[in-house]
Amino acid sequence: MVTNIHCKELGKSYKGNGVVTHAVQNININFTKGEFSAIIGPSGSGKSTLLSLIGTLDQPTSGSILYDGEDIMTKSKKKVADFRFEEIGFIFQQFHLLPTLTALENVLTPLFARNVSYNKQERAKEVLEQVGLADKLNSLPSQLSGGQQQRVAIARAIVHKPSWLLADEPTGNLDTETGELIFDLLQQLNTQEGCGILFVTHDPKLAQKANRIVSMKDGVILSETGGERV
Ligand SMILES: Nc1ncnc2c1ncn2[C@@H]1O[C@H](COP(=O)(O)OP(=O)(O)OP(=O)(O)O)[C@@H](O)[C@H]1O
Repeated sequence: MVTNIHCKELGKSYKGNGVVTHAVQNININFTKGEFSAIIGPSGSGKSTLLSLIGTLDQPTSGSILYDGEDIMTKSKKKVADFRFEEIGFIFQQFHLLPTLTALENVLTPLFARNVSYNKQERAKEVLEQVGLADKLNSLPSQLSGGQQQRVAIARAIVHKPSWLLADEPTGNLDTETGELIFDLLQQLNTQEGCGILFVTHDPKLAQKANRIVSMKDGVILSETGGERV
């Protein structure tokens, strides 16, 4: 169980049509499990890129990320995939639910072809209950509201008991009130399950509710409140 994520001189550049974009540059920051961090900044400032790198979805072009001191990206693809399964859950602005599957089936998808010590069906029902959807197990995404769909996505993100939850603008498609309820649910997972949360948002009011605010601009960290800068 990874309790510390350390970004060390982390950089990611994209090359295309002779243009190089430095999406993130020389990022040095520590995240500790149990913290709820908000990441804010204007469009294009590198928030999603940072989250993809931390989530091992993408390779840095410079620097590294140490997970309890270990650079996972130097390992085999299978090791990286296993690491991601064990440690990380993702939530996105678009809920990315499979439209032909029920809520329960959507939540079960990360467990497909995985050997786990618990009963998959029971666990999926348990997390759907946890997000307040005990009565919607057999509903299709099209039969659910936006907030309910995001709850299914959250249940899917936590079904495999990750230590970290990476949320990329999870309230971006929701009205203010529903967004606040989703934020409260994430805060609950943070305090009750001890999940480390990295929460990208454009909403300053929600960011204020986090115990740490990381502010990005042009691929660098501009400022930070709370937490530990390295
Ligand atoms: N796959 C890619 N290929 C080329 N450039 C990319 C790619 N992904 C991101 N970028 C560029 O990297 C920079 C950072 O993008 P990123 O999506 O991380 O920003 P962001 O802060 O998450 O923005 P938003 O708030 O709009 O989601 C932008 O200039 C973007 O155009």
